[in-house]
Amino acid sequence: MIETFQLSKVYSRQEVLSGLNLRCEAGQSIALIGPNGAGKTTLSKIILGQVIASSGRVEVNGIDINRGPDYRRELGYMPQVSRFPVRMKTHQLFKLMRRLRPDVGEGEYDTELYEELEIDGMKNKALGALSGGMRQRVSAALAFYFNPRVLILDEPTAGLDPLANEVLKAKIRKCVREQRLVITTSHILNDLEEICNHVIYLLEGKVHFAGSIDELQERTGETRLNRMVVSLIKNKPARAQYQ
Ligand SMILES: Nc1ncnc2c1ncn2[C@@H]1O[C@H](COP(=O)(O)OP(=O)(O)OP(=O)(O)O)[C@@H](O)[C@H]1O
Repeated sequence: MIETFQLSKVYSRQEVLSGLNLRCEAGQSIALIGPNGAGKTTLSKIILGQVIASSGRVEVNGIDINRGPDYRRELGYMPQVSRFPVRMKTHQLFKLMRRLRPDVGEGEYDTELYEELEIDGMKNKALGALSGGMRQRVSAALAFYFNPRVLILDEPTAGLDPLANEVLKAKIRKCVREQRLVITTSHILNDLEEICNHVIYLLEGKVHFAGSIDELQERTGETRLNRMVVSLIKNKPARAQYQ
């Protein structure tokens, strides 16, 4: 569904991603993890078309993303930090987004998170007046609103209160049961453990491990994701599945 071929990114001589070969399939919920600066957000932004790769390519459903922006309709994105127009009211943002997506009919919106995260209760608030957690909730509801087949979530649970956190995780698990692809970046391994069945561990711009949680469990002999990751860091680089 998403495949990268020798994908590299250089920022002013610093190689941030180095020849990544990855394959992400429908039905996988992938924890994209690694230390600060490992290149996780850069990889997500290249897939989203927000950052241009220095070399290599990305295919979504077998089509090179450089062939046009249409593939982005398949993608829902929740950024690490949402930048909304500060004066716009919450309901106006959803109205604007609906206008920008005339390809999605009125009955096709996924309003589950909109309802469960109680966005209606803040519909008349200016986006600039929302608290950090409220902004995260709006961002989550928007990412799922147009029923995308692929979700790319960057630190989605950071700042959410416990109830909103559970609502979002339940929604992610449901999407995976529906055979969508979910890629989540987070440092909160306890949350990832509840929603993910695969792991991509990036280290210094390279794939240090890519495979299922079961494979990682087998390789490390650990049962908890945080222990598995510690074991990955401490031990010699494991041979990545896709390199
Ligand atoms: N626009 C940019 N210009 C120059 N360097 C950049 C730019 N964006 C990211 N970088 C650098 O690329 C490297 C990878 O950054 P990236 O944000 O992808 O890491 P990350 O794995 O998402 O980190 P974190 O866990 O801290 O969010 C870092 O060294 C960062 O400073």
